Amino acid sequence: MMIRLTLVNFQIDGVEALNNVLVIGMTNRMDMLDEALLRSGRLEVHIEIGLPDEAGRVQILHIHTKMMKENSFLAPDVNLQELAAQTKNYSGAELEGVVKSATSYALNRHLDIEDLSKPVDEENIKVTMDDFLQALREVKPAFGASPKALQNCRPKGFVDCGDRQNLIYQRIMFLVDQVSNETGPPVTCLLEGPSGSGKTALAATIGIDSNFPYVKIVSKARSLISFLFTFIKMLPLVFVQVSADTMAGLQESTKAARIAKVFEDAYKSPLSIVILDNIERLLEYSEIGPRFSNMILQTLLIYLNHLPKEVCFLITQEKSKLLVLGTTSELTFLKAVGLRKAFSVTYDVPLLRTEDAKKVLKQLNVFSDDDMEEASKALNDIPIKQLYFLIEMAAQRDGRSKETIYNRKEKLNLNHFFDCLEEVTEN
Ligand SMILES: Nc1ncnc2c1ncn2[C@@H]1O[C@H](COP(=O)(O)OP(=O)(O)OP(=O)(O)O)[C@@H](O)[C@H]1O
Repeated sequence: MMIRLTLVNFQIDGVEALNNVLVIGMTNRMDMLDEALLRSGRLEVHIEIGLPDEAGRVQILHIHTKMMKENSFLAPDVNLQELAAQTKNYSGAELEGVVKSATSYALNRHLDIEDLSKPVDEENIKVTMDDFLQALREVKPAFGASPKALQNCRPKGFVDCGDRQNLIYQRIMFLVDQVSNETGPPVTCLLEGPSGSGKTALAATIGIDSNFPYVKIVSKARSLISFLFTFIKMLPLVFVQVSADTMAGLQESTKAARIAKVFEDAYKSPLSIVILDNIERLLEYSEIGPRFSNMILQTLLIYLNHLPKEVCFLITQEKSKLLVLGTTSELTFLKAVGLRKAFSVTYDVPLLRTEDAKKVLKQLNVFSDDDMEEASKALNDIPIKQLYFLIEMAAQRDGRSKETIYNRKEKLNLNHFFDCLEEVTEN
């Protein structure tokens, strides 16, 4: 590595200067290059090539469909402008992939599955808009949004948990608007509350309802490890969730580096949301000791408080808008280590009161009306997670699958529900 670098430097610097030679280097990982290679006199001009914007995507689609159009393979209903609008965060290569995939859909229509040797009627092959739409379902952008991942944070959908949670939701949506409409330092918001009160589900819902074109969730617990710390350069809008589950088993320094990378990438994008899920777990907090990772704490403090120089530049250039949503069940700890202050605003995600529980049970429709009244009277200050657990436990007692209950095909037996409640509260 050293020898190669020296050689490159030698070639660029040379014993004698070579005039009229332009050296262009390309890399996906600028962060891994030796600074010596990047200093003035060597590869000194740095240009970041981001993902194409909508106009760029139209041009790229035009290039890749030009031949098809000239040879009358492109159906008249194909609207490249509309396709460009639907392909946010697609790279040029991915757009090419979409065109190829659409072509194969069109070809498949003309193939005789029974007799593959039968010649294809090439003259009549037309790649239609429908083929492109199917291709979009197949070819996903590497930096693309993953609404599915967000949905996995609330697999049974999102239920209205009452006025207090609705108010928090509305206030965070105002922050989303603020981030989208105004430039400035990152907007940071902490969701605190008891475990299972629905903080992550709320953050995920914000992501879905914000209708961000780029949504990325990182969470091993939700089988999304594959999305781990993607590089998010120059995206129109980014949504990243950083959770302790995604980093289970990693070294402290690796975790810190990954958190830093997520922030650096997010800052480079014009609009992004980073979710720091379960901050105390990210910090490896343990009450015994107490212990936590100071390295990860310092990393978070740096990226929430003191922005690196290049980040400040991006913000002043109006190129970076970031919303950070943190979630924690350990506010006292966060206060003690000074992390709470790094967030501009903190909202307390409450437990379900009787009236909230009634609202949730009504939406889930798992009881008959009378039973629902009775059941909700017995519930107060309960985490929504526990309410779901009780419903599923009672369903099991009834000898029914939770699906039949959630699908509203059958109702829960109130007595079994009360038995389960008693057992759970006894513990
Ligand atoms: N409003 C909601 N609608 C539907 N499901 C919800 C809602 N809120 C929470 N849940 C469900 O309850 C469970 C716990 O929610 P969540 O993980 O968001 O809680 P949390 O407060 O982040 O918990 P922890 O602090 O332990 O991580 C999840 O399975 C989630 O799907």
